[in-house]
Amino acid sequence: MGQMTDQTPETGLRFMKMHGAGNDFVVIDSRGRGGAAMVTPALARALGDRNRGVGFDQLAEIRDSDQADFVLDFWNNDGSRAGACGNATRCVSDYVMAGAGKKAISLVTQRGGLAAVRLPDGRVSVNMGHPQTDWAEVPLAGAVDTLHLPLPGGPVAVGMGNPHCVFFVEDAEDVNLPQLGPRYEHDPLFPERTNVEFASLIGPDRLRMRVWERGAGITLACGSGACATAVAAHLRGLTGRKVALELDGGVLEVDWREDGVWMTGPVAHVFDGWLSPDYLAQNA
Ligand SMILES: N[C@@H](CCC[C@H](N)C(=O)O)C(=O)O
Repeated sequence: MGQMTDQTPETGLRFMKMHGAGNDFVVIDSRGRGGAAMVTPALARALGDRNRGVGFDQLAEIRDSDQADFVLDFWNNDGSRAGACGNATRCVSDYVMAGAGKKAISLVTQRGGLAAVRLPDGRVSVNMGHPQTDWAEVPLAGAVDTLHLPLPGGPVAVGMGNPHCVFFVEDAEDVNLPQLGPRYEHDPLFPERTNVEFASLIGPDRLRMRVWERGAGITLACGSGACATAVAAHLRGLTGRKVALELDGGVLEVDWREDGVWMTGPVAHVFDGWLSPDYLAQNA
């Protein structure tokens, strides 16, 4: 499908449902409105409800850009904003590339300019930029060693445009994610909360990773989390710079190159829907 035109809250909004390795998204294409956004925190929260809305891990809104092919904004299903979402970036890039007849594309997110390419096998790679390893950039509440945080298990803090707290454990399957995820998401060391990853080495340059996402809870995959975990594993001397990560929803490949952290994986456009003017007025 090409660009969705004439999108207004008064006439109703078309949306797409997509996923990347089971990390699922509602995508609203707001191009053609001079860069203006239509999504509000109330709409993101309402739509994110899997019973009364559509349901998603993240909502992504595409806007016009005068510096790149498009601007992309992210919302978690609790209504909070996110500075990065690797899997949604891959899915939306695939859609925009298809509409424009391109195999490579540029976009702008809260963290700055990014690039994405479609591979011959249909997977999409995105350059998520350089990792942030300084405590102030993650951000953390104080000047601590980001490679060994003063928390049980000594996790690693890495920013990928959003904060991540990566624990290396003997066996990620044994971790009580519903209990530990929210415990560390809200730890005072992370003034903006954090995404929480648990990873174990299962082969040479191969990790098993489970994730608790800030603002969304347990998800089947997290692209920026896979990048942060691969960076942390390399910095800890566990892996090289090129790593495969087995998540609940599939495998993501991460390659930490000179020009940034590239993340590759599958994309899927599942269905399109329409939000009625009444629903939009009730959840403005
Ligand atoms: N699923 C994402 C990350 C989404 C944002 C995150 N929950 C946050 O609040 O930072 C990904 O694929 O990167």
